[in-house]
Amino acid sequence: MSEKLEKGLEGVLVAESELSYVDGEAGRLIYRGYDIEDLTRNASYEEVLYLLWYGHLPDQSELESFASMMSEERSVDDEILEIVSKLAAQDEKPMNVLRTAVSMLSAYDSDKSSYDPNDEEAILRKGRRLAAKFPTIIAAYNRFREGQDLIEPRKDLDHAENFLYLLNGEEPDDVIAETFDMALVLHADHGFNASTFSALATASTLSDVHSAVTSAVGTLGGALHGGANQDVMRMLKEVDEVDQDSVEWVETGLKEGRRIPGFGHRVYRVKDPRAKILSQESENLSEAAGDAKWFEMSVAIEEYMTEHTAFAPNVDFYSASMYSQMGIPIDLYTPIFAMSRVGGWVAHVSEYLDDNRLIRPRARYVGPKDVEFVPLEER
Ligand SMILES: CC(=O)SCCNC(=O)CCNC(=O)[C@H](O)C(C)(C)COP(=O)(O)OP(=O)(O)OC[C@H]1O[C@@H](n2cnc3c(N)ncnc32)[C@H](O)[C@@H]1OP(=O)(O)O
Ligand SMILES: O=C([O-])CC(=O)C(=O)O
Repeated sequence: MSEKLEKGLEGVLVAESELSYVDGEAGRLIYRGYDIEDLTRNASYEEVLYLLWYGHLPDQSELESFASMMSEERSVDDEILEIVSKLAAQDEKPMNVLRTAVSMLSAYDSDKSSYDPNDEEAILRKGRRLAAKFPTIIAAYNRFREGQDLIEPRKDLDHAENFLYLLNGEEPDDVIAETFDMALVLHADHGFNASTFSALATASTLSDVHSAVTSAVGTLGGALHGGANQDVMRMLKEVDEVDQDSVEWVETGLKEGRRIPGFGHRVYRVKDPRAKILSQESENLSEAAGDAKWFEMSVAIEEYMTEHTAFAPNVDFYSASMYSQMGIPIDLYTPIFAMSRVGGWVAHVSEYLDDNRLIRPRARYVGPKDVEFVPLEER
């Protein structure tokens, strides 16, 4: 047994995967051989889900049947929505509400009576239902807390359009819907990131898909992972509110030892390829709205960080100003990340179980070994 300690499992290879390749030196991301730039510009989120789950891009009829099955699964049982409403009334954070609702979905899943970790089709059926219902849960939470009536999901809208419709109560503008769909494509998978790894650790015990996805939602929410997109927007707002120059704010933050959200990455040594695309989309939306305040502040921060530190923007940096231009509430940014990444979680669970081995690393024990036991009455 090796005694070499790899804190945070940095660089440790634990499995083989055909799903996504993150080239940290070149700043490149590939899903099953396709460059993220090509997929973002040319494929819908539904096509990318199909690619990740079934191994190839769908033809027209495969896509139609897959998209139609997804849209049929959008409704969420009233008993779950009732809990979502109660949690919204308690001001529970949206990621926690999502985690609770995902866990509850297992009780209402039509495959619930049997769980066979080797039944790949059943895993993907459950995954499809989960992915279809994430937008309904997130939008319902927001409508409840805003005191608005719930809206039924629409089967004639695609995944991105349907979410924006459920959130805002009206059909989205085409440019916003297309940009949102691109964001879903960009966030769908990213190797063995922390939330995917926690889904796999759960699945590797032969626990079920809902448990794996519930673990993953809980993991994604943290500030060092998907939670950073909301921290980026909060940082921009804070700088604006105190009327400070964004570069000075960041300079002070770094001097005080703070981490700047949206910068740095365990794998990328250069700018995250997704940040490049998102920055372009954020700029386009800002120009169209005639309000580039958040985008310009973001660019100034990136320029400073690039010149003065080793940290480049990651996926969470420009998604913040982009979602803000779409009018999305800040604390929904991370649930939206989850709404996309559920595709990757399910794909990895399905792939990993094909050749499962329990995930169980070791800790180097540094405590004492020969302490003499003292009976309770003598302590
Ligand atoms: C979707 C995603 O998950 S993308 C990542 C989203 N998270 C963020 O944007 C939060 C900010 N970034 C970070 O905290 C980190 O860059 C991480 C966690 C993403 C990756 O970090 P790692 O590669 O594991 O590096 P680690 O956490 O060990 O940090 C190494 C050093 O760099 C510093 N550092 C890392 N990121 C940043 C940052 N954004 N701002 C300032 N300092 C940073 C750390 O403080 C640490 O300094 P120290 O050695 O003086 O203590
Ligand atoms: O890969 C990671 O460590 C984090 C990340 O960028 C992602 O999950 O998209």
